[in-house]
Amino acid sequence: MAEPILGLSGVSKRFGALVVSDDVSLTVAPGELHALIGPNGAGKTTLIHQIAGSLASDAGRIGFCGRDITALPMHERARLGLARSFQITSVVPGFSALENVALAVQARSGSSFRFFGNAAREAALNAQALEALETVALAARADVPAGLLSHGEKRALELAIALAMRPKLLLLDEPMAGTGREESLKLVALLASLKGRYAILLVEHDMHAVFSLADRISVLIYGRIVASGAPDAVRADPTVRAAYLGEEAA
Ligand SMILES: Nc1ncnc2c1ncn2[C@@H]1O[C@H](COP(=O)(O)OP(=O)(O)OP(=O)(O)O)[C@@H](O)[C@H]1O
Repeated sequence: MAEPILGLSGVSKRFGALVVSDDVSLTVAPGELHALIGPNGAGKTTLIHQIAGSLASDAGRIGFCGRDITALPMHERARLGLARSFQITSVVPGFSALENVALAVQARSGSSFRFFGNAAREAALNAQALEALETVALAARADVPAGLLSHGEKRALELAIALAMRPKLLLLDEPMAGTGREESLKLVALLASLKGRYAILLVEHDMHAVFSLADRISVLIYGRIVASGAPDAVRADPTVRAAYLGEEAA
């Protein structure tokens, strides 16, 4: 396998006596969509926090694009190309979809447009923002205030904001949460369209989405990875069937 984009080895986290991440090791390869599943309270969101850097780990090592990022703060990890979407992104409801993404492009570009005049700078920012909106099939809604978008469209907008950061790895924490059947199917199609172009670590409860999208699935139970592999292998794993998926889902 190619050198992984993300590599966790022996990563742990405890809250008091509660061990929430227990010696977790996993990798995400370039272009891979790796899903992390597990029952409520298994520690998935905590692990995403540890990877993004919003929560320090008690033990273990996190490598990203060949660097040891274990001790780096969140903003430095973001600058290196680690983008977290959902549950944190602040969309400004009164700004249009395009303006929201343009803000993210501006944050990423820093002063790189400083030699442009105001109008040219705005045009360049908007062009890149529109490209991100096109990627998530939201270009036709570019001028709509974000607050007026449907729930699924807001999720797509959050994804466009993350993509505008030109990430090397996308951390997606329950993108389907709260979406209806039709919207979640659209989001699955959208994530499928990003497959191979971005490395993605996806935490998701929607098993239809997970099993149709993932190249590999890791199963977390009580903070430990109990199975990891291709969807068919994970589906057939007796530990996973007994402890998590149940006969019906399996
Ligand atoms: N800051 C904290 N302090 C103490 N305990 C915490 C803290 N954050 C999470 N926990 C506990 O850690 C465990 C794992 O929580 P976490 O939210 O990571 O699980 P999860 O797998 O993401 O769950 P869900 O699927 O329901 O979102 C839970 O028992 C939770 O109560």
